[in-house]
Amino acid sequence: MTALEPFGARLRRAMDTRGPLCVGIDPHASLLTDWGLADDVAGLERFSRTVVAAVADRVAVLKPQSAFFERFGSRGIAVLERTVEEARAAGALVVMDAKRGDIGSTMAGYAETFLHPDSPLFSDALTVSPYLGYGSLAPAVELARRGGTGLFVLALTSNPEGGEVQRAVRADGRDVGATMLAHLAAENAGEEPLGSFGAVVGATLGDLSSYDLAINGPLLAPGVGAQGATAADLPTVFGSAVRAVVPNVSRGVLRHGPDAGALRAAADRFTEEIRAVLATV
Ligand SMILES: O=C(O)c1cc(=O)[nH]c(=O)n1[C@@H]1O[C@H](COP(=O)(O)O)[C@@H](O)[C@H]1O
Repeated sequence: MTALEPFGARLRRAMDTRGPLCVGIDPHASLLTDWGLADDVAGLERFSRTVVAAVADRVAVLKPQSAFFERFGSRGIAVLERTVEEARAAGALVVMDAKRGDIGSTMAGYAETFLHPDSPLFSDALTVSPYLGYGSLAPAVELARRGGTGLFVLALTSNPEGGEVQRAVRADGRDVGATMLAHLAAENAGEEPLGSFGAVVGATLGDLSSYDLAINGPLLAPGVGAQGATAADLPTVFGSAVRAVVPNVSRGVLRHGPDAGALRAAADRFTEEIRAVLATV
């Protein structure tokens, strides 16, 4: 298997040159309608291609939301395959948002699907759920290390319901989210300039100073835009870890389509806002 340069190094470089924004490709049925497209496979393909053509040459990361492609069955998956390929060819890193997680032996299958270079869905990184136990992710960690890809592990999610699991306090006094962060810090120990094993930490969560976010890996931060967080919130939420943050905006950019220029301008505005905030910390 040919290994790429480690994902963390590729991501750090992309963040430094393009800015850290991740644009989510979330083809909600309502957005297809707003764009004047049919809620079918042709609409899905037009939507995804438009987003890729508009922003893949300027943002660090594109994050297709697999759910909205899976909705159309095998033909939707075929569109997802082309979307990933075109986004990577245009120079963006692709984080596949499929939030997979299963017992270890099945997890190996998911890892092969998204992180093996011979797979048609090969992506630079994958979102994964550790709620069958962090150790169940081992096959994905191992394949990512071998191939130079990465993972984003759900630690403290942006949705209000996440707390009932992630803030549950364990017998050792640490909560579950903090435990996931500690696993990731161990995974990334000694990696330079940045490890490849990131955490998902919502930008909507307010002050997180009680958590040790210094995992030496990227922090994917959904919640900016439609879920109410702004670029200005990032230093409050992430403190000194803010330089490792990859803020995700999906609907906040996508609602400006279908005009490619308007999509591009929206992404550029978020990038500028984030850069301006980073310049003050
Ligand atoms: O893993 C994610 O990307 C994710 C984690 C999380 O905690 N919250 C969250 O919103 N997301 C995803 O990020 C995207 C947010 O979309 P917008 O709210 O439209 O910007 C969706 O694709 C969500 O599934």
